[in-house]
Amino acid sequence: MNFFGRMKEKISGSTESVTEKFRNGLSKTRRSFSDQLNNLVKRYRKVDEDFFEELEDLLIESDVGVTTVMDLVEKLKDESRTRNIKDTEELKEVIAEVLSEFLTRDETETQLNMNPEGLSVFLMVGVNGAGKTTTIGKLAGRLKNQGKSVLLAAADTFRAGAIDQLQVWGDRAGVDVIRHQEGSDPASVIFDAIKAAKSRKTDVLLCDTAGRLQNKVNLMKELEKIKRVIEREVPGAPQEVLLVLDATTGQNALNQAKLFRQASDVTGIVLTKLDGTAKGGIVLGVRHELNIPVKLIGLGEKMNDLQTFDADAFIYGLFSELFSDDNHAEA
Ligand SMILES: Nc1nc2c(ncn2[C@@H]2O[C@H](COP(=O)(O)OP(=O)(O)OP(=O)(O)O)[C@@H](O)[C@H]2O)c(=O)[nH]1
Repeated sequence: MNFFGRMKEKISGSTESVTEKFRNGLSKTRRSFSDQLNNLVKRYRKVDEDFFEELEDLLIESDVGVTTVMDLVEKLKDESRTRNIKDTEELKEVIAEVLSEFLTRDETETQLNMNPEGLSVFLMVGVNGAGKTTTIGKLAGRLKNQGKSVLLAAADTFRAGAIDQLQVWGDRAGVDVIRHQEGSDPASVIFDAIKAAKSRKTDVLLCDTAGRLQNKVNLMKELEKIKRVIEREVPGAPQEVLLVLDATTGQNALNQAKLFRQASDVTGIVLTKLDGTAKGGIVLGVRHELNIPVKLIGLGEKMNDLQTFDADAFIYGLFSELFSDDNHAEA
C-alpha cells in the first residue's frame, strides 16, 4: 500500500472532528503551500536540480526554516534516487511522506506528562502576545472536561491587565485563579498557588508567567526562581514547561524558542494561531531544529480550538485534496 493509502487508513481511525479541525485550521497554509506545489509539479514534470531548487524556495517561503529545508530536500533527493522517481507528480507523495517522517519521532511524545501520584504543575512560558493566557484558559477547560480539577496561578504580575485577563479565562473555564496584586513577586504567587492546590487536592496547577524577552537576564532569573520554588514544594515537578509560540511570527518564533530553551528546560511547544497564517511550515522547523516536541497547537480563539498535535492530521490538513479518491487510487 502506498503512503496515501496508509494515511487514509490511519486517518479513518481518528474522529472526524479532529481531522476536520486540522483541515479547517490549516486552510491558509494548504491553499498557499499545496497550490504552489501543484503549480511547481505541473511546470516541471521532470525531477531535476532546478525542480529541487524551486521546492527549496517554496519551503523556505512557508517558514520551514533554512536548516530544516536543507535536510528535507537532501532526504527527498535520496528517496527519489533510491525509488527511481523521475516524474514530479509521483514525487508529491514522497514529499508528504518525508514531511510526515520529519514530524513524527515517537507517537507518545505529544502526551502531557502527568504526575500519577498527585499534583501536576505545568509552567507556561513565552513572550507577551504569544497567546499564553488564551492557551492556559483553553487547556484548563480541556483538562476539566477530562474530569481533572484545575487551578491557575497568575504569576505574570508584570504586565498590566495580565492577572485580570487570566481571571476572565479562569471564569470561562470554571476554575479558580490564585492571584496577588500587580507588581508582586511571581514566585510567591506560585508558592501560594501550590499551597492552595495541595490543600484542595487539585490535579493540575497551570502557572502563567511574564514574558519579558527584552530583559533576558531578569527573565531567566525569574524563571529559575519560580522553578526552584516548584521543585522544592512538589518533588518531581514541574511535569511540563510549555513554551507558547505565535506561529504567525515565523522565524522569530524559532529564535524566541532558542532563548527560552536557555532559560528553562522546555519540555514541549504550544504553537498558537496556526489558523491565522499561511506559513504553517513553522511546525516542521520547530520540531526538527529545536528537537522539542510540539505538544499542542492553537487553531482558533475559542475554548475548544486547542488541539493535541497530531502529525497525521497535520499532513492530512496540508495535503487533503491529494487524499481524495479521484486523485489517488488505493494502491
Ligand atoms: N486565531 C487565533 N488566535 C489566537 C490563538 N491563540 C490566541 N489567539 C489570540 O491572540 C491574542 C493574544 O493572545 P493572548 O492569550 O491574549 O496573549 P497575551 O495575553 O497578549 O499574551 P500572553 O502574555 O502570552 O498571555 C488574543 O486575541 C487571542 O484571542 C489561536 O490559536 N488562533
